[in-house]
Amino acid sequence: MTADTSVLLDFRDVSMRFGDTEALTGVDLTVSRGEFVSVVGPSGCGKSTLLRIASGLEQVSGGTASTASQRIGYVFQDATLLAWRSVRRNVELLAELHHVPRAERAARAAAAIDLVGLTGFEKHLPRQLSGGMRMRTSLARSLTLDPELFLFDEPFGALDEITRERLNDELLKLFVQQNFAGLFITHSVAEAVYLSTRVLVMSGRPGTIVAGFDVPFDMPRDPDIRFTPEFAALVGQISHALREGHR
Ligand SMILES: Nc1ncnc2c1ncn2[C@@H]1O[C@H](COP(=O)(O)OP(=O)(O)OP(=O)(O)O)[C@@H](O)[C@H]1O
Repeated sequence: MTADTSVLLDFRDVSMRFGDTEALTGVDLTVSRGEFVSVVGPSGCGKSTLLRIASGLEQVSGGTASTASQRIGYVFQDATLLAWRSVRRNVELLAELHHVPRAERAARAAAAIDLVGLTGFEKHLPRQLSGGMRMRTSLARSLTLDPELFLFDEPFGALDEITRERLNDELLKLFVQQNFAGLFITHSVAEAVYLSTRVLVMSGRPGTIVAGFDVPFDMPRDPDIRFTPEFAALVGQISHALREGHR
């Protein structure tokens, strides 16, 4: 059997304008199942706009942006949990909004909570959780819809280094298990390289993709890959492209 590598996200010559602000121009981008694509770029270059277009929250000003699936997961930098709901009821929220019957919802939530390693914390409220646990809850909530396309807007940016590395490993494990198409925004080139099958570099505003790098390391990824000269060399090349595009 050959692996399913269907294109789930397809941007062609996408541009985006907000009044006088040209946010994006000439963006061509495809993400297929089994690909994890990260986008790095200077602040304000339109990365979040790119993700909002992919999720359908924003309409393009020019070009076309199409998604081949309605099953889209979206994780923001903020975990966006409801303070008065337990972990379990927060995780069930999206399925609830999609009118998934109660028993099915509970089963999906339990499976997602298990996948992100929060079993035992189902009854906790968000304020009783660490930042990393809140982000896991947010991930689990998206997982209940079994997304084919998973969008991440700098989800680990506010976490400490150790928690961030641990969540990177957990996300990689999920990616290998669930075989979704991932689009990940980050300010960290090392995080982009570690997580991705491909890294794209955006220029300053109006943002456009100025370089792309295939990441040659095997999945599942060995955490020690981060300490190899090959890893450091690729991070160096991408950082260089980022500086060039920034001028
Ligand atoms: N709804 C909006 N209305 C007006 N301008 C907007 C809107 N959304 C984004 N912009 C502008 O578009 C540009 C790109 O914004 P965006 O948030 O996509 O950048 P970003 O690369 O994600 O930034 P950062 O890395 O700082 O989070 C910015 O100049 C921003 O002010």
